[in-house]
Amino acid sequence: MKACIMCGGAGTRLRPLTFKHPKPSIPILNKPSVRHLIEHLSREGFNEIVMTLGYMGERIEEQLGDGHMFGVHIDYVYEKEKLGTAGGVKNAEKYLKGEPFIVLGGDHVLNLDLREMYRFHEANDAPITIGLLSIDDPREFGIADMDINNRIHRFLEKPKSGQIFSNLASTGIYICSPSIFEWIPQGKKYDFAKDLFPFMLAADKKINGVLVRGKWTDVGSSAAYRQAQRWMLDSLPGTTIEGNFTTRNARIKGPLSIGNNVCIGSNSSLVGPIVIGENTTIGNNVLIGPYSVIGSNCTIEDNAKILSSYLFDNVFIGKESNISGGVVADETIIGEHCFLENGTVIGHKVLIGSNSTVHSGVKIWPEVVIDKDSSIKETVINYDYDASNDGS
Ligand SMILES: CC(=O)N[C@H]1[C@@H](OP(=O)(O)OP(=O)(O)OC[C@H]2O[C@@H](n3ccc(=O)[nH]c3=O)[C@H](O)[C@@H]2O)O[C@H](CO)[C@@H](O)[C@@H]1O
Repeated sequence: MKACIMCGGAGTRLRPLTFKHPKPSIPILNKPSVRHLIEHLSREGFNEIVMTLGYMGERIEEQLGDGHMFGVHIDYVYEKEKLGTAGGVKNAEKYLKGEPFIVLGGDHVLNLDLREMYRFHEANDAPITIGLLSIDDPREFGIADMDINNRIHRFLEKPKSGQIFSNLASTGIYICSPSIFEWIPQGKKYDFAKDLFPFMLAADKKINGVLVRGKWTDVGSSAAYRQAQRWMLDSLPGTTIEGNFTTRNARIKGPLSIGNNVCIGSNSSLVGPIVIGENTTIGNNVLIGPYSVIGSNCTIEDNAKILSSYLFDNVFIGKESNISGGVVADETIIGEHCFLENGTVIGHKVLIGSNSTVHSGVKIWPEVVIDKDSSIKETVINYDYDASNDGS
């Protein structure tokens, strides 16, 4: 079966993390998030995949290659300019002929039964089937009004507070028959939710919806990113402690997945679920709490605490520092006695001087240097990085 993964967006809502990684490459359990999606598609039998690429697309192609290591074949199509969701899929039309295909976002993290959705589409006669999920606050999504026979009669993209007529939100996962290509203009910006669905509903063409069960999120914001990591950590098997590491007398409780050549100092305590990449060094008396992911080649010095936090590769955490509910991107250095409060997001190559506090929810742009003894209460932007808002 065929799949089209849309990866053209710039991921602005996930800044500063998306300055270094395109959204589908942001690590989840130390792997580019789109790898988890491709592994799931492969398990579900979608093994002919085309990816539509834009912002930092080469990076994604480099990481995934032709797909053989996941048991799939991947083709890539580049968008020279932003074509929108449907326009991007139209651009990949030559790979999607002859049979229905599934469309997903490159930032989707899920464990849904996609085959069930595909079978539903095959058994019914609508040219498109939208995967719907019941969501408490659907303002960030497209919402649909569906009848008992699964036909959608109304669809509204990102409704405002007074406009919410349904809490059935579009997951942005569609099963499409190739006949939809007739209605999508070539080489023009065109969206499923903003253009194609309104056109189809006005022309009385059938759109079906299907309720999906299981876990799904698009990694559109740092809160969704943290949620996605938690789900994936919850799926680590039982009490497994795997990998090749050395320690003197650390207390370790799984589930824990650990890379090769990790060194854990004495009297440290690790409570899973935790994932640690290779060549990472953890000092003495360090506490690493549940729902933490530490990348490769990181150094965590003595008496530091890492609680429900995500460190990318090559991160340095100084002595006695405390990272609680934070995300720290690659090659960042956090000095001694620092405190990163809940919800902080630190870009790559940042330097935070000792004895500093970064308050809750603050984001720090890449390559910023924070003086020692600072108390940072507001987002710090580095204007050398493109701050234009050119997509999500
Ligand atoms: C307009 C649209 O379809 N909206 C849907 C989209 O909103 P949402 O706001 O999430 O849509 P995004 O702008 O994130 O785009 C969705 C996906 O399309 C890709 N992309 C986007 C623009 C582009 O020119 N090229 C490209 O490839 C993005 O990389 C992303 O993977 O997903 C939500 C579920 O998450 C749905 O509820 C919304 O109905």
